[in-house]
Amino acid sequence: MASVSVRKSTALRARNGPSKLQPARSMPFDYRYSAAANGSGGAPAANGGGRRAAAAEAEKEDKEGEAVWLEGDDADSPYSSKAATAEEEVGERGGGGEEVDSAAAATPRRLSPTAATSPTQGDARWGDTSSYGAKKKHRVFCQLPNGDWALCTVLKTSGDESVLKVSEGKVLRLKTESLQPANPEILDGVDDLMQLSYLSEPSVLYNLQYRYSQDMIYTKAGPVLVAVNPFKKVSLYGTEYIDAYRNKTMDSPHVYAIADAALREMKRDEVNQSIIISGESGAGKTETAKIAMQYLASLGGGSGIEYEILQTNPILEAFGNAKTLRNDNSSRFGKLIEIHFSTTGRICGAMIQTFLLEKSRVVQSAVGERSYHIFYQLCAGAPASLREKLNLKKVDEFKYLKQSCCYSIAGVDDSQMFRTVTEAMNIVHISKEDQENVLAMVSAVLWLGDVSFTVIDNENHVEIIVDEASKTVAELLGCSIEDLNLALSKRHMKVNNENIVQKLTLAQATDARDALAKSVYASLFEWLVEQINKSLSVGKRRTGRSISILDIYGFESFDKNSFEQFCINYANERLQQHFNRHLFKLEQEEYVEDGIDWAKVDFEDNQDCLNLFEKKPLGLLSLLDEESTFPNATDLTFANKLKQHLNSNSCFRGERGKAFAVRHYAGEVAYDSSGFLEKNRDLLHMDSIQLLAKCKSSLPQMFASKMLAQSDISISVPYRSSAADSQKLSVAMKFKGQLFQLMQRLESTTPHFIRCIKPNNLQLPPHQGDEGDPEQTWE
Ligand SMILES: Nc1ncnc2c1ncn2[C@@H]1O[C@H](COP(=O)(O)OP(=O)(O)OP(=O)(O)O)[C@@H](O)[C@H]1O
Repeated sequence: MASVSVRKSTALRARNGPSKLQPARSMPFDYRYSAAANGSGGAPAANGGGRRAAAAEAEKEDKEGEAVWLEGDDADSPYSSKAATAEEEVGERGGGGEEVDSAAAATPRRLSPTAATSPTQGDARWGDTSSYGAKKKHRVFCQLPNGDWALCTVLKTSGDESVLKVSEGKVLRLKTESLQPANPEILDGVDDLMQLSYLSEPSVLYNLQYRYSQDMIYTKAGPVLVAVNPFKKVSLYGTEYIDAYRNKTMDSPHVYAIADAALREMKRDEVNQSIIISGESGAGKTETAKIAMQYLASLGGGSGIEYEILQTNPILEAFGNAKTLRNDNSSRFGKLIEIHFSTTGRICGAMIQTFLLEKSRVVQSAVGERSYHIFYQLCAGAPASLREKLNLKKVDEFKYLKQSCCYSIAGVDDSQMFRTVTEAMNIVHISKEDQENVLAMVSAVLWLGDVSFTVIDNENHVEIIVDEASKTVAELLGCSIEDLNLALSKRHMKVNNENIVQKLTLAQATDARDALAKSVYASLFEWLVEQINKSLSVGKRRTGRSISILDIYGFESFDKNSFEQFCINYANERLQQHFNRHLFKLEQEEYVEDGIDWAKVDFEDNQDCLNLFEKKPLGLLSLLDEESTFPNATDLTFANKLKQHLNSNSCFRGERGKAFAVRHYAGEVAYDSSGFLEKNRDLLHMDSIQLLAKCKSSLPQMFASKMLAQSDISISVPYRSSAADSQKLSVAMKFKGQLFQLMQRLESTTPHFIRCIKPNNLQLPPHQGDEGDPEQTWE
C-alpha cells in the first residue's frame, strides 16, 4: 500500500532526525496557538491512493534534501534507563532570517504558532533542506519576526539569501537557511499528518489550518486524533454518521472512529480501553468526551443505562463548570468516566471519578468570569415555591456572585438549563427530596457569602450580625444562629490538655466563613458524584471490561498562576508522560514488527519536570507539604525554601519575592505562591465540622461524618493550629495519590489519544475575523 510505504519511508528517517514521531513531540505546543484560524482557501484534493502515490513520489524526489537532513542528532531511546531520566533538554528556539520589511510582514498568509521565538531543535534541522527547496523554487515557509509562519514561493536564490513571494505584491529577502520546505500542493489537506513528506511545525499547522477552513476539524497524527475546535455546530454527528462509522462506510478521522476502535479492540483483545482527551482550556475536551460517549451509548445501548450515563453530563457541568475568560463552559474538575460492558458488548453500568474541584471559585472569581453554573441556574430557574423556600434573591444581589460583575453567558438560558439539570437528576434517580436538599445547600453557600460580622472589642474580635443572611444560612443548614456564630467567630483549642477558646478577628472569621462555604460546596459535589455512581451501578454486574474516557483540565498558563494552575499543570506533566511513553512504545513495536532497523529517537521526555514535582524530600510537593506543617510558615518562607533547595534544578527558577517558575513540557510557567500554603492545608476547623455535624438537615450531617472519617484515616498530618483541627491529607498529596491511581488504571488499558486544539482565543469559528483581509489567516 502506498500509504504504508510513505509511512515507512518517514519512519526510517526517524533514526536520526525529526520524523513521523515529530507530531508527538510538537503536540505539547498546542497551547501556543493563540489566534483566529482562517482558511487558506481551495478544496482539498481527493485523499485517495493516487494522492498517496504522489506523496511517495514527492518523498522520492526530496531525497537530496533528506540526505542532508539525516546528519542529525543521536538522542536516547525513551526505553533506555537513560532516557527514562530525561537527559535531554528542550531545545531553545533559535531564529533565522533577517529583519523583515514591516509592510511586507503585515499581510502574508499566517499560520500561527505564537511561538514566541523560533523553531525547536528538531525544526532547526529542517533548515538543512532549505537550500534545496529554494533552488527548486519550491513553496517554503518562513518565520516572521512575530513568530508567525508564512507560506511563500522562492523567486530567486543568490548566495545565502533567497527572494520570496509571500503574497500578491509582497516580497521578502531572507537567509536561505532560515527557510523550511513546504509540502507539494498535492499533499494540502491530507487527513493523516503522517502522509506529509515534510513534517515540520509550519507544515503541520498549515495542514490543520487548511482542513479546518473547510470544517474538517479532525485529522490524524498517526495513532493520535487531532481535533481542532470549530466553535460552531458542524454537521459531523448524529445517527447517520454513527451508522457510517459503525458500518465502516466512512473512515475519515473522527471521534466516532476512535470510539469505534476502542469498542472493537475491547471485544477483540478482551482488554480494557481508554480514550485520553487532552488540550488546553476551551480546546474542546468535554465536547469531545460527550461525542465519544454518544457513540458508545449508541452502539452499546439498549438497556437504558446509556441514557442515564449521558444525563450525568448536565449535572456535572452545572455543579463543576463555570464561565472563565477562556471558555464559557470550563470544567473546573477532572473527570474519568469508566463505562462498563457486558460480555455481549452492551453497556451495563458506569463509574465516574472526579479530580480536584476548584473550590476557590465558590468564594472568589475574577472579573468577567462566573462561579459554578448551578448558582445562576437556580436563581434564574427555580419555581416560585422553591424560591420562597430557599429565600433566593437575584444573582446580582449575592456578594459571592457580584464580585466578578458577570451574570450571564451569551446564548445560554440559565433558567432553561435549570430545568435540564433537574430533569437529569430525575433520570439518575436523585429523589425530589434529595434534589431539594441539594439546592438548599447551594442557596446556603450563596447566603454564607452575605454573612457579615460586627467588631465587639478593641482587639478586632467579631461576632456575626444577626440578619437575613445569617438567619437564612442557619435555616437552610438546620442549625441555630448561636451555633453558627460560635463556629464562625470562635475557635476551640486544646493546649497542654486544657480547653481554651480563642476569639476570631474579622479577617479570621471571614476566612472561616469562606472555608465553610467552600467545604459545603465541595462536599456537595462529591456527594452528587456518589449518588450518580450508585445510580449507574445499581443492579449491574460488572464484567470487568470497560472503556474509560478521561477529560482532565488542560495545561494552564495565565498572567498570574496560583496553586490551582500548579496542580493542573502537574497533572498534565503526568499525562504527557503517559502520552509520550505510549506513543513511542507503540511506534517501537510497529518498527520491530515491520523489521525496521530501529534506533534511538529524539523526543522530549518530561521526567525531569516530574522529578522536580515528586522527588522526596526535595521536590516541589514534598517541600510544600513540609512547609504546610509549620504553623508560622508563610508563602514567602515557602518560596524561599524552594529557592534554597531547587535553584540548581534545570526545570526550576526562583524569582523575586514569592514567585518561582517551572519549565514544563509545554513551556515555562511563572507561579505566584501567594495562598499556596492555605490552599494546600485546606483546613476546615473542627468548630465548623462540629457545626455541620449538629445540623438537622441530612446533607450537612453526612458531609461532617465524611470529613471526620477522612481525618481518621489520614496518613500525613499537615498544619494543625490545634489538636482539634481536621487532620487529613494535604490537597497536593491527595491529588498526587489520585493521579498515581489514575495512571495505574490507565496503564492497564489500551490507550487512544485525542489531542484537542483551540485555534483562537476569541472562540471564533473558521472564516470569521478574516473579512476585509482575505490574506490574513492565523494571527
Ligand atoms: N466538536 C465541537 N463542535 C462544536 N462546538 C464545539 C466542539 N468542541 C468544542 N466546541 C465549543 O467549544 C467550547 C469549549 O469546549 P469544551 O468545554 O469542550 O472545552 P474544554 O477543552 O473541555 O475546556 P476546559 O478545559 O476549560 O473545560 C464548547 O462550549 C463549544 O462551544
